Amino acid sequence: MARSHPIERYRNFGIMAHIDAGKTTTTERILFYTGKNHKLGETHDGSATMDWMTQEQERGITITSAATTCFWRDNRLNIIDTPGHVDFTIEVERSLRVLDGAVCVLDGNQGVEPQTETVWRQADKYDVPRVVFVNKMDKIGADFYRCVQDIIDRVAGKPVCLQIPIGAESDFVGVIDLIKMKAIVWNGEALGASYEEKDIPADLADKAVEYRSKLVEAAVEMDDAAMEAYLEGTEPDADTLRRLVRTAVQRRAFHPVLCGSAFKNKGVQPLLDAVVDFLPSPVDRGAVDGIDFKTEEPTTRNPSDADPFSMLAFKIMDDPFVGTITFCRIYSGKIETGASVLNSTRDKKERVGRMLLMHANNREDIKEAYAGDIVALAGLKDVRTGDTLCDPAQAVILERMEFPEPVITIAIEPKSKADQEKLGLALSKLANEDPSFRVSTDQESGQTILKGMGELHLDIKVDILKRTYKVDANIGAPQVAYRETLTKKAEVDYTHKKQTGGTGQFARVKLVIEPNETGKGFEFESKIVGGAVPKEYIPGVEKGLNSVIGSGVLAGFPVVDVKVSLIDGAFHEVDSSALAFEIASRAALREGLQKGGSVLLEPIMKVEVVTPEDYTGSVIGDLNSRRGQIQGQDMRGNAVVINAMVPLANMFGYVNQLRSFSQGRANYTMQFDHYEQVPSAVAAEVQAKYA
Ligand SMILES: Nc1nc2c(ncn2[C@@H]2O[C@H](COP(=O)(O)OP(=O)(O)OP(=O)(O)O)[C@@H](O)[C@H]2O)c(=O)[nH]1
Repeated sequence: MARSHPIERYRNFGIMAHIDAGKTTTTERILFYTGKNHKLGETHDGSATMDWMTQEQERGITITSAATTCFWRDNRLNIIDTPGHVDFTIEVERSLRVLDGAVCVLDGNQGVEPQTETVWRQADKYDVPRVVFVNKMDKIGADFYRCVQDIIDRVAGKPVCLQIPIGAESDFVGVIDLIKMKAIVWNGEALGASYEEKDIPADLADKAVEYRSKLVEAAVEMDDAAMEAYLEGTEPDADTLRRLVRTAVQRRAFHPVLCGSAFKNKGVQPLLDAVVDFLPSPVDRGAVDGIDFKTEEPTTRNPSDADPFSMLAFKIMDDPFVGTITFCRIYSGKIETGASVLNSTRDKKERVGRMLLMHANNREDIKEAYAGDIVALAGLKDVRTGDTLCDPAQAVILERMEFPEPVITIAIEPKSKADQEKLGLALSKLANEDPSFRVSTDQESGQTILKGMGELHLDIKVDILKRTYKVDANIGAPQVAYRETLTKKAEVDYTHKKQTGGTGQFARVKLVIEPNETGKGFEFESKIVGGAVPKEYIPGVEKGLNSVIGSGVLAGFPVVDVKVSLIDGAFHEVDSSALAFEIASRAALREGLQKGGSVLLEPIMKVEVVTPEDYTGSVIGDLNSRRGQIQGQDMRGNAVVINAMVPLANMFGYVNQLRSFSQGRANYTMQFDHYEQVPSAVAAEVQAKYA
């Protein structure tokens, strides 16, 4: 079987918005209008679709799929859900990575809100081509032109209007299409209302001409021939104009602006036209970079069925019908059910069992899929977010996986046995979805410890545990994942002896303990020759050492980058045992760590603050007071970007403080950079707190 649409007719896009701007409503309307225009092999008339929408609305759930496939003007659209939380988790980056373009929804009344700034700047950072939809034009106080000006003032965007509104608030009836120079007026506000093309109302004629010329002048910049013709007095025709706007979007030269009211069913069809006309196809976005699995050399995959098969897993979800499903974007080649593929990230074979295409109100089992497709796979064995699946014969890794160290921990204690069980299941799912999130058990207290990349990261996980998995639990305060290490070499000769009455215990070990290369962790070597410590006792030695490595001598934090050599020892024919050697080694290493000048290490975060210029001084002053070191300062658009290295211990509660002194307009991201020795004054405090 062949593909249903050429890849040039694919649009993989996301809808980005701040909370409450109308992302959900806009998505629902898009699915309604696209569903209405396309029969998916089964017939459902308008009313059936409407029923489905009412039901969904009553239940209060809407679009739950990570990617939904729909069709418009014989184009295949995949709407990729972009996470509501704009934070620094891996999932956000992955979902931005798999989309080729975005619709940025603004609230026509609120304009560019602080949260929109965040969303916008993130799209800038990932170079996402986008169009803007000014929603809620029916709302009291809606002001299209102020929103357009906001894009310039607040995020230094380059808005170019493709439409202007006809009427505002309750009188909002439609838009003027500045490419066609026609009025588009909807017949009422019911779901599915049709629209008519009319002449531009007389009172808006001048305004339409004014904005049309702004559009044309911006567009002809994209093409020398068009510019020349324009200078000679020939305006581009509608098709040329669309082509020029398309180029502008792909080059991020400007941001086309449309408007409407998703809620009142106005403006949705032209928005869909804009997605098709202006957002890039996979071909426009070009080849993806990867690493050849065998040679480890950089390579690429073209968005073509002819290239070797490759796809990236970007979201893992629980599905009530088929269990765990993995959403993947196919970058190159094609795949059939039953095929064997390689998970090149983990070097594991997988079989493609069931493949699904998620539509708005049904799911379709499919047998094959092609470059550009977004598919949901059921029944994979061990695939995690960010893994590459590919043709085993021509294997590629699409993304180098480098996970930042989890630098923050919290203890979680389920309230009942039932909660304990729910927690176990939920945690294994969350860890699969997000490889930067880890779970462990504290050896001493038996508590479950969650580890993540930052406070917000763990906050979100706890929220999911409580809301989605209904786990009732006590949550500890977040703690910094300190470490301990050694500063100099030490030698210890330790004898463990208990030989009074009954079976005795005897073991003597001589250890050399020295700093290891940074990042090498803990290494143990037995240099015993001639049986001073018999072989069968060596595992006992290792066990003893490991228990100390897990919980150091200063404040009980893991010990890193230490090398221990067993150079000599002694045993007793009757009284020695693995246990005796374990006890001796534990005591010996503890002594050695003291002698070797153990120090505390703390995670240092690379912090990027993006702020309007007015707050630069406050941001820098505050970072300094947090033991931060400012690395540099730059402009991005009209915002100032400040880079700093700050100890994680001093970043707690930062988000609130930053919001409060910037009226919510500054935001930040941070990620782990390295571990550094804690200054001695601070170390004393930490020890007092934890030891
Ligand atoms: N007046 C008006 N209200 C709208 C419009 N679109 C959405 N709303 C309302 O605005 C509120 C938020 O809309 P949603 O679609 O849930 O917004 P969202 O961006 O998905 O919100 P979150 O899911 O919280 O991020 C709802 O009460 C909608 O009914 C619109 O075009 N006009």
